[in-house]
Amino acid sequence: MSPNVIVSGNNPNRAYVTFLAGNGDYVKGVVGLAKGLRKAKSLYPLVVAVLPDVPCDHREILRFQGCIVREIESVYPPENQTQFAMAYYVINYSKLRIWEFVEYEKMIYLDGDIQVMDNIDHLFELEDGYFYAVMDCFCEKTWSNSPQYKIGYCQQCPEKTKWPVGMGSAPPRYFNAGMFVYQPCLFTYCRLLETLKVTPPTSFAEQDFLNMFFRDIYKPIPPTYNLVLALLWRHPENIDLDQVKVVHYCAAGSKPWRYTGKEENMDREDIKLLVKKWWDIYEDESLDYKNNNLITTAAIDEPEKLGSLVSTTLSEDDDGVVNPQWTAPSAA
Ligand SMILES: O=c1ccn([C@@H]2O[C@H](COP(=O)(O)OP(=O)(O)O)[C@@H](O)[C@H]2O)c(=O)[nH]1
Ligand SMILES: OC[C@H]1O[C@H](O[C@@H]2[C@@H](O)[C@H](O)[C@@H](O)[C@H](O)[C@@H]2O)[C@H](O)[C@@H](O)[C@H]1O
Ligand SMILES: [Mn+2]
Repeated sequence: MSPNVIVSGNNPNRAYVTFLAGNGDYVKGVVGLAKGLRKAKSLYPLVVAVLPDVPCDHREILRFQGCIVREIESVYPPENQTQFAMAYYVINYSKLRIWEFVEYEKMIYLDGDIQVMDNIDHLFELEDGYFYAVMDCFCEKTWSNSPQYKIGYCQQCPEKTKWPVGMGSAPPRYFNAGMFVYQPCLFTYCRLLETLKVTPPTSFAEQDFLNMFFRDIYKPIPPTYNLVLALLWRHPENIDLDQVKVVHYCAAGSKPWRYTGKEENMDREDIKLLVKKWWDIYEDESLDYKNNNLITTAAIDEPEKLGSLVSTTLSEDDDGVVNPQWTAPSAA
């Protein structure tokens, strides 16, 4: 496919969105994310979809960090069937509410345990009509009940252990639902909720559901846009840490605000460095909203002065992975 070059500036109809539930420490993750987006000079705000159980003081902390707080109602999978989903994941079905944020044309969803290390605004330029996300890895114990894990097959290295002929065709590509580019839409939102009513929950809850629902319009993007940490030890050949733009602290024991270093793989130098990077951003007071809102206002008034014009080249490789390249504006 020939590359397609797009130049864009500020657009008020776009935003990042994350999800927050409960009164625990995930609010720290969201604060870290808000500051990381600011450090990366993202032009778009961070909307936080909060469940009713998020306390007022946590909402205040988020507003203080420049986030747009939006309350959403919980979504539960059909009754009597929740025993099939890991209880921990059930709350994640509420993520589906973000399809109702139709004042935005396009959004990038990021889990609260994600950090951006680099600007990813160019992902908003991806062609409309598709669902973009990074392929997951099936090699961790969390996947031990899946046929993939049992035969040692992973879509990250489909040539290493091939899908056995006797087992039919290989399963469709499966994304990690901690990061995705999507378009809010009330029609899709209603279809999502209607379909959920007749869909028995499975182990990865809303992630399985979204994979099933968007199967036909899913387009993979490179793992630099959602480094699921296990890729570092499961598929190091697929990762160039210097190129990574988005880190997802989703391996057991890796949440930076709970990090002890004691769990499996958590004593690795690359993990220690990534956890330190998260903390450096979280603790950097110069990234607090109050120290930055002048810049934000200027960016809205005169985006070109801040070099906010991005030029994005979109191309698709032979495996159908879309690889957007961001080019910094020229000094001229
Ligand atoms: O108690 C919780 C659990 C989860 N989450 C939100 O749900 C997302 C998905 O959960 P998590 O990231 O822990 O799952 P993992 O990616 O580790 O599987 C988090 O990033 C948060 O945005 C939350 O706010 N509070
Ligand atoms: O509700 C399901 C969750 O599933 C996801 O994580 C999984 C996963 O993708 C596996 O591959 C890993 O092995 C596992 O540890 C990890 O928790 C998303 O990160 C999260 O946002 C959420 O959707
Ligand atoms: Mn996560």
